[in-house]
Amino acid sequence: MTATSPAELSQPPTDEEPVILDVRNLWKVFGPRADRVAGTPLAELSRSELKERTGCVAAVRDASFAVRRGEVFVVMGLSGSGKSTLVRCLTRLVEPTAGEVLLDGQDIRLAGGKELRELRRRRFAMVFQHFGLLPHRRVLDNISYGLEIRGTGKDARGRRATEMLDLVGLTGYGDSYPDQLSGGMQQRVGLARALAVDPEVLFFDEPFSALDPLIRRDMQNEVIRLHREVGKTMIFITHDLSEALKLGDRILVMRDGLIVQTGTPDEVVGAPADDYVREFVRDVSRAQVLTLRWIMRPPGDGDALDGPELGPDVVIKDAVHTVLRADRPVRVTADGELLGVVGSAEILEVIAG
Ligand SMILES: Nc1ncnc2c1ncn2[C@@H]1O[C@H](COP(=O)(O)OP(=O)(O)OP(=O)(O)O)[C@@H](O)[C@H]1O
Repeated sequence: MTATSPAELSQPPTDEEPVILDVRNLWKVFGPRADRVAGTPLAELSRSELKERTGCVAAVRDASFAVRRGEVFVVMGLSGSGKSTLVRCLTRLVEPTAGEVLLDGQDIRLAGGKELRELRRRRFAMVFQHFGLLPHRRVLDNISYGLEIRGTGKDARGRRATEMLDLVGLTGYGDSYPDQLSGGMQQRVGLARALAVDPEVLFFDEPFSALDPLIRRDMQNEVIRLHREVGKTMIFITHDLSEALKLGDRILVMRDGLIVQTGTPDEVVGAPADDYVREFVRDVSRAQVLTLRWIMRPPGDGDALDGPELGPDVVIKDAVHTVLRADRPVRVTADGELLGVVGSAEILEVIAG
């Protein structure tokens, strides 16, 4: 296998990538007679007023978005913003109150019990914060559990489980019991178990929040590596902005049940949709996230146009050296076309915040 640079790892799927999950006008209202709230003026009330008047909580309000095949799609927001409810509606672990969830064009809200079980067994897999491992089963048997439920033969599931064990870096631990492993290792088992069934979509519900920061960072890198190797669609819930920026091809930001922004990490940081998102991203190092596209300017009359050349998607921090060393502006080009220039002033402005 050839080594891949971090810049290559973070290439998002292109706009041409087919949509795998298309969510349209999705509502989830908890409480009595929830359907009289969804899509009506009552849903405009503040949470406390709605609760007082109807006894209901509008956890997800009119959410529409599409997830492309192969992307890491992060759902982010503060506690109580509706992240878990939204994502659980996608697998119907929570029953939506209204709206559509189209998986490859088929509305999973119309699936009957048997169809839904098949979907969850074959096309979806989940990784949870508290691992959800079976304590009396060895690691290999935990990994192969989903295959066993599916009726896969013993030899085949043993082979697949061993393959997954190796993939997540736990070679040699197959006969251990979960409580003999550290938290990070148990979460690797959770990942291996989810991957074993070869799902189309992997759901992660705050999988690393119980881990200490160093292990958490390792696990984030592990997800990036696995995503590169297996190329699955991943839907990842987190309340941690740095995790969202690191993992997400795109990020959906929620507040009070509403989607306030959906965009790439540089869009969320470079063009926050409102004050809530602006506050979220306030302390992010812009040089680490934004690309030259965000700071280039049209060339002026006095600009020499024979400086070094860089692409618009180069992250600013990776361009600092080139720009500051050049005695003329860096030309930002794509397919031979000059899009703009970046000089020391633009770079220093970002670095100085
Ligand atoms: N089963 C339920 N019954 C009633 N209200 C619920 C239920 N589940 C969630 N809620 C409410 O819906 C809102 C959204 O909750 P949700 O758990 O989806 O938020 P979240 O962003 O995932 O938060 P956290 O990060 O704390 O898990 C909250 O006000 C919560 O109290």
